[in-house]
Amino acid sequence: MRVFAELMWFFRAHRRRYASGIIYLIVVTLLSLVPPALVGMTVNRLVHHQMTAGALWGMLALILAIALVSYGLRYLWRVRLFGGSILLATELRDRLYEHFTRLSPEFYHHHRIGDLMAHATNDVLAIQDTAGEGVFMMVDSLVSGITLVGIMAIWISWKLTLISLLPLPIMAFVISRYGRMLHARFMLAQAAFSDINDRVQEYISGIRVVRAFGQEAWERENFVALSKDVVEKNVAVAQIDALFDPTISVIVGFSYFLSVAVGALFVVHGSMNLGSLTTFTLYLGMLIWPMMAFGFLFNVVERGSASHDRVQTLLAVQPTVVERPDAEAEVPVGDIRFDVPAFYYPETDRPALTDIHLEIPRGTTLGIVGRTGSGKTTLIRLLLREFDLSQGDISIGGRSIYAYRLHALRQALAYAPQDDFLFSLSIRDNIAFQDPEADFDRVVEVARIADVHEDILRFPEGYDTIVGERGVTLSGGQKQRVSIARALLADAEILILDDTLSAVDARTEAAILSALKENRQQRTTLIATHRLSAVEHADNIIVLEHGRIVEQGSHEALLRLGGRYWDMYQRQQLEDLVEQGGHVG
Ligand SMILES: Nc1ncnc2c1ncn2[C@@H]1O[C@H](COP(=O)(O)OP(=O)(O)OP(=O)(O)O)[C@@H](O)[C@H]1O
Repeated sequence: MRVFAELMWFFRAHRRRYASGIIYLIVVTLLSLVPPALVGMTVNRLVHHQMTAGALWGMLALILAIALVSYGLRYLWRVRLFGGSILLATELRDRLYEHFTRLSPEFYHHHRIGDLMAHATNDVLAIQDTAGEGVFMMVDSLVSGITLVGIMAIWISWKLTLISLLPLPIMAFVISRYGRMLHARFMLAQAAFSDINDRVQEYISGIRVVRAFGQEAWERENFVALSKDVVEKNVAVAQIDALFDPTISVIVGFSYFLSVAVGALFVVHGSMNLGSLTTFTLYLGMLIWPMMAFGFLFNVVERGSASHDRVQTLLAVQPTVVERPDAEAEVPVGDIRFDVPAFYYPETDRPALTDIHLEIPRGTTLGIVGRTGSGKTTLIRLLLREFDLSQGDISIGGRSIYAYRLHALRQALAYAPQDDFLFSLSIRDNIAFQDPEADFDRVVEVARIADVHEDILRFPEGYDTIVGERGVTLSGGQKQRVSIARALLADAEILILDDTLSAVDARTEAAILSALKENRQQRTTLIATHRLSAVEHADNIIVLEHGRIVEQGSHEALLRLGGRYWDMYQRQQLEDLVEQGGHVG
């Protein structure tokens, strides 16, 4: 029942809803106790020949009135309590989603998407059940149970009541054992559901790779194995589930037997009249439900508490990138400065960057080149605050990036990453992602700069063509250019292109770069690339090797230096020549 205490924040926030729902439920429960008493009185009057037609009609009218009132109140408590549980599920889902948006990329390295989806669906539903069905069963079983036992003991016979309750401790013991077993098994079943969810998500995302490597059969086998595991773990839950009903029935039946047998003896010996025994057995019949409900309650609560534990564990994960309490809301502007003695990714012992001391004056273009794995993306990720430094600082306009609110910092930055993601929306909405209200003319303008306008017009519905999973598939180069257009729409102080031109041909690359130069005067641009042609016109170029700046200068200066940059340049010239069918030597 700990889970109820843990959900108290929600019950408190919605106390009026829950208080009224519980009051209606209590009134219904109490009203349901009246008809058996009336039936008992009728039996006694019949036995003593005191029953009149008027009294009988009166009795029937009273029972009808109780039924009508109960009908209305039953509807009301359901709306209140079950409606409340839906609100809780919505709130938990929102919290999870909000939390997911704040967590660092590192978190997503360690958690699988399918698992996170399972938390937001199955676990939230189990908690919803606890706040709806669970609260109902607890209130109903406690109120009707205690009142029934009270009435039976005080008004009818405390001896008979005690006898009928003799089997109850056995039930309490058995049910709490089942509850513990259920908790453990339900945890395993939910984990298996997470696994299969994850597999399906990954399989569908990677379907092209799976097919290309002819691994469909292997994948299917894998899936069947996981599916079997889910079935087995859920059957294990169902086995315990299935024990609840029969156990309760046997114990309740035993209690029935005891009270009818002993009650009949009382009647024979004259210590109880027949009407009272009738009422008693009717009440006892009514006591079956609270006893059962108590069993179900354990079942629902155990699932809810297992799921609540899983969701809480997730919500307790702290984002590694946090905002300072005194952070500024103003959007940073100005020169960028890197002073990074060393940067280590979490859980690694080799620095990804070392001795990065770099000034990027406002309005200039910086080229970042280097072999794969040399640290180009890492440099950008530090500026974006995907990871925070433990030594050194990065500043914009003379003030540390850590002194700005995260939102403000990211407003200053427009980022087109290496492997960009397009949403299943129209091309227009994808480009206007940061500002859905943007003018169409502006969308077209940035698409022209990114040299993708003509391509878009060739699609069946132009800018309204849906892309992504449910629409047209764009080529790698088209995707990259749409993502550049998206980054440009923000018109941010700093534009970052991280190998975003790798899939476009040399002519298109040159067209985009020259349009960018014209469009982004007075604003800073960072271009990380493998292809030197993309940075030829940059004001400054840094060459990274194993996370260090090994050369720095303009294209011409670096060529004159005759070092790594010169090497890379020669190699690429050669490659281009071969690609164009030229002859070497
Ligand atoms: N999240 C991470 N955790 C640990 N190490 C990482 C992480 N991300 C990158 N690295 C390591 O940091 C180094 C630099 O990676 P980075 O992605 O910055 O290189 P890059 O120059 O951008 O490469 P590419 O040109 O292939 O994109 C690599 O050795 C990489 O394995």
